[in-house]
Amino acid sequence: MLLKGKLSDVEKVSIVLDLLFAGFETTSGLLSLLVYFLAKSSQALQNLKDEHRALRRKKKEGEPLNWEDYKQMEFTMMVINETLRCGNLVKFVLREAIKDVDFKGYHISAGWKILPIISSMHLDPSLHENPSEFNPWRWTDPATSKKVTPFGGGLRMCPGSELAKLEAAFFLHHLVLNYRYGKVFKSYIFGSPTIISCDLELNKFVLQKEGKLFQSSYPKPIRDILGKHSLMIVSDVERHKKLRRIEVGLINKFSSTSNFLGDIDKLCISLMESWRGNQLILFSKQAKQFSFNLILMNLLDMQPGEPLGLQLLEDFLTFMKGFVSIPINLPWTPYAKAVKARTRISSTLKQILNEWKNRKDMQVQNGQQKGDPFDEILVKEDLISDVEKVSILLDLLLAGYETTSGLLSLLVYFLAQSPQALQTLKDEHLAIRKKKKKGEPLNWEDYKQMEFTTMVINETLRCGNLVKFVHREAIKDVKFKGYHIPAGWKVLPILSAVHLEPSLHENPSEFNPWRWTDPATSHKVVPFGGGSRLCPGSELGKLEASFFLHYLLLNYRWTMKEEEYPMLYPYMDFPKGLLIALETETKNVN
Ligand code: HEM
Repeated sequence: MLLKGKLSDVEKVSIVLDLLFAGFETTSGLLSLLVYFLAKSSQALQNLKDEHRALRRKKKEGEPLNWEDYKQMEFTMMVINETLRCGNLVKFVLREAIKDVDFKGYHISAGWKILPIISSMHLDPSLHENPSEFNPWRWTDPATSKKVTPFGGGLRMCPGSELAKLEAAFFLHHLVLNYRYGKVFKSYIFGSPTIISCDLELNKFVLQKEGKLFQSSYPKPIRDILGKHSLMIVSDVERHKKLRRIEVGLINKFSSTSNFLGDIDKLCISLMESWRGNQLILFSKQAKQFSFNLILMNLLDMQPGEPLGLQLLEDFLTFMKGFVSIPINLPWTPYAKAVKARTRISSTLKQILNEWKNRKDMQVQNGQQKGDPFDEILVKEDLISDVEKVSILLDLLLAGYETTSGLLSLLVYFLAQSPQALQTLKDEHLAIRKKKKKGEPLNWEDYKQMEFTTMVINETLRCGNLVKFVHREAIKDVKFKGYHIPAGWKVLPILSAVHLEPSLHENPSEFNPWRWTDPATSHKVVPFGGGSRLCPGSELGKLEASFFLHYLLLNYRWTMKEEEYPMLYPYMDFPKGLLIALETETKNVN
């Protein structure tokens, strides 16, 4: 065609260059974007696979694709169109007005440049529902195609649009039939071959088969710092069972003492009091202090401010810093300081244990035995060594501290951005307070009435993902859902990926406590892990957060003073400390 045409040689070369230039970046970009979006959208990937498998079934072995096949790729077309809408390969085009133009009240003078921004139209919320969500199904509505112009329009509309789509469709056909990728994949991290699982069923399977097919397998630096007696580290089934029975018993015991709820209540009130007159607070630090004090009171039977408690806090903070540092054991490194701090914490906890023991001996001598919750550890002293007892206390301190404080920060963060959830929550707590006498502390009955509060906490755990993943190892060759996991391989069930999976949760990045009215939601969310290692502190953490919310809502309104996002270091935290402005709530009932 080029040879026969009446074009100059320069024009012919320019045409070839045009096609090369226009076709190269755009087609390769489109393929990359397809791989990128499909890797994150398992439902779309599955539909695509089904379409291409069905096509392939109708063909002979090795038979190439033809036009007929291409015309049947309806869902593929939707995926490609949605990729073009979300990916915005061409963000804008350049034009110039050749005459004065008046349109919709705008005046554009002749000679002025105009940049029609195609991408802003594609992501305009008034044109597309949840525009940043990759949702190929929106293309079942014929109106969508009228609001999307990835190939430009008019006389200059891209002449290669059909070709690019066809190439992408053929590429996808072979990609999805030949390769698996997406929710479960192999990798090499923490120095070991590892299976990363973002698949709900596989994650649940791994957690449920603890001790039979999988075992806990935390990286060496974490093992070293937690100590070999830590519940999270112990992999021997019988030892884990024994230690866990004692830890769960201890949590249950202190949760059932008469002053347990009263102590939490008092601590919440004193926190609210300490904020009087303050307009700005760095909430993340306050939450950590509060969560540590809760542990001191509940677990160690100490009052906040006691010298031993302050010493423990200082060592504990050093310990936590080293816990997330590079594991180099030289005297000045945070890691080495953490190892030393752990030794000091152990000896403080040992001292506390001895004090309890002496107190108990005295009580026995005086015939006034009280059935202390700590008997759980002391009485069973023949079952476990002193080192194990200290490790149990350290486990609870460590597991309860970052998680509870993180949960409180996340609650403050999400609620500051969700006025409707905040109002519903406030109504629930005002109703509870109205039924009580002035200053009357909260009790179990009140807690049981906090239905919307529980939904808010659950949604915060789903969106906030305090624990992103857990560490496991296959102890046997495992086959599950077509995946093969060789014995000895590490497995990381990624809890957070499941929580933010669009095929499981509608608009997963939206904070929506009402999704918990559907009982199915709780089966698709595992913030506390599962199986025989299911978090034994889950109920305690939720109760503490509920009490805290009660007093916060009745006493204050708050706004965030800086743009902030929760980040992982690897604990969840707010880089700027979650600065909030407080205003005293005037609608308080009593
Ligand atoms: C409030 C938010 C909390 C979250 C999101 C959370 C999350 C988790 C998760 C995901 C695990 C499983 C780890 C694994 O499978 O390897 C776990 C284990 C554990 N948690 Fe929690 N936790 C929370 C609060 C607490 C509290 C308040 C305590 C204690 C006072 C606690 C004590 C423990 C202990 C001792 C384990 C180890 C269990 C075992 O290995 O058998 N947690 N937690």
